[in-house]
Amino acid sequence: MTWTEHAWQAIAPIYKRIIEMPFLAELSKGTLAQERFQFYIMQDSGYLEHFGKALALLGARAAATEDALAFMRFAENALVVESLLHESYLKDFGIPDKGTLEPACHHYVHFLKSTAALDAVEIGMAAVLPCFWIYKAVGDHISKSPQAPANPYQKWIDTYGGEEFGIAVRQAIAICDRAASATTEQTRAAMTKAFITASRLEYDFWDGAYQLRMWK
Ligand SMILES: Cc1ncc(CN)c(N)n1
Repeated sequence: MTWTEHAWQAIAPIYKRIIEMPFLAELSKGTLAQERFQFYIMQDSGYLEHFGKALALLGARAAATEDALAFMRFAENALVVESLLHESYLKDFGIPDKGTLEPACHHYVHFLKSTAALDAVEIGMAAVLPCFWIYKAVGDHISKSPQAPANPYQKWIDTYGGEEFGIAVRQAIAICDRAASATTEQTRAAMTKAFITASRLEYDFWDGAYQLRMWK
């Protein structure tokens, strides 16, 4: 079994809870309250900025040039392509600005940045993998569900269920598997732990948006 197969098995219960979340079930049907999507997009715009920087840092720390280039492309994609898409959502949904990072987003980006900066590079790569893989799995899951007519969230569904995103996801999976097979048992265990933590934080991010959770 590859490391990524093992890691996905480890998060199977978390992933099951993710696809059952009301945020995603309602987004899929197009019935999600606009206020909740607005909150999510504002937070996600802030998230992408930090996520992009964590990816760039991992690119700089990667040992193989090929992996460094892949992470730099991932960073550019998060900071330019995904961010532009979010800019368009901000406009479409009448959101004036990104606002501040609320607790779920704040926790997630700081986990990613500190792991990317301070832990072994393989662990940092494992920490960012759910950001790719879970979004792809969720996008595919929703794309295969019965399509709601004129779903206001269709653009979001198409982005993450799309083939272009799928290519990046497969690359990120392959890099992590290569890194895992070249490292020690101890680092592999830490990679799995980081992968699980990031998956929990993905859950929390959608939950925080559904609950409109803000600093007290
Ligand atoms: C919180 C979060 N995680 C992952 C992704 C997909 N890059 C995202 N846009 N937002």
